[in-house]
Amino acid sequence: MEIRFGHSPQETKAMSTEQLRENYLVQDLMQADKLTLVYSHYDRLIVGGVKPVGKTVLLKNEEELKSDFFLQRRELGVINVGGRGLITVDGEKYSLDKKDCLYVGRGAKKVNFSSSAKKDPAVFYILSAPAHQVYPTTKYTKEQAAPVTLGDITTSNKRTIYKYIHEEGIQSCQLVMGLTVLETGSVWNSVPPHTHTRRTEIYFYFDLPEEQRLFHMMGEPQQTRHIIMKNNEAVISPPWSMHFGCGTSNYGFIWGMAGENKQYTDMDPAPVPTLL
Ligand SMILES: O=C[C@H](O)[C@@H](O)CC(=O)C(=O)O
Ligand SMILES: [Zn+2]
Repeated sequence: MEIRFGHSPQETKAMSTEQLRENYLVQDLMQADKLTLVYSHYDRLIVGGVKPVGKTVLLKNEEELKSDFFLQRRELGVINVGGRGLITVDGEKYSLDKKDCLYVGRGAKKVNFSSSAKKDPAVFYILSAPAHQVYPTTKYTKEQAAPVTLGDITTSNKRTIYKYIHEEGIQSCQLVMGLTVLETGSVWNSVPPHTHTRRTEIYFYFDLPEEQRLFHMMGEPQQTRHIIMKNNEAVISPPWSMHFGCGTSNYGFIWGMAGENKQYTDMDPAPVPTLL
């Protein structure tokens, strides 16, 4: 498993394009029949992905965890952004259509991922955080995620937000997870921008056409940087960083967090006119 340590705002300020990408961008997440995991020391979030095509892929233990099995001291959230997939948790089977979410509680010993059809494989995005208590393994469809529409076409940010794992949804220790889909013609996400030093956040962009790119904004509000991203890539947003972006077309993205609280609304706004 790749390990990434944290960086301060001061260090980040001096980073080149290459250094920003090395430290914050997570590429090649969705490989065929191979689970990819990156351990970030920001809130000890593990971000990962797998596209099962011909095989069933096991969530195997990682030696860096020094545990008996992957979820011995952790919880896990999974959202499918591909064709219908199957997740088995200690013998219990869960079928996940596109945009369905499964929370797996601490203590689950055997978790594996497969696709219903080889020609339309599942694309599973995974996020895991340390956990101190067992909450039940729970599935939500996108309809159960209480979708809300926000933004406006006149500011190119009309979008629907689906919340799955949060204070009023699926219960967890510290993991919060959901996704946002932008309407045709809307390209800006998460405006007005914000920070929340109480939580780390990771964004994963999906349904971005091959020839299009996403300009992900990061940094402190008066020290902004950007990272140019492709479809199915993730980006780590340290607690001190803003996270918003603009695409050359519309797209969707999964947001996930861990830290002090699970309050979706706990954000410190960084109003657009104050940005530098
Ligand atoms: O802390 C919350 C997150 O940054 C996102 O949920 C924001 C988002 O999905 C949006 O405004 O579209
Ligand atoms: Zn946020």
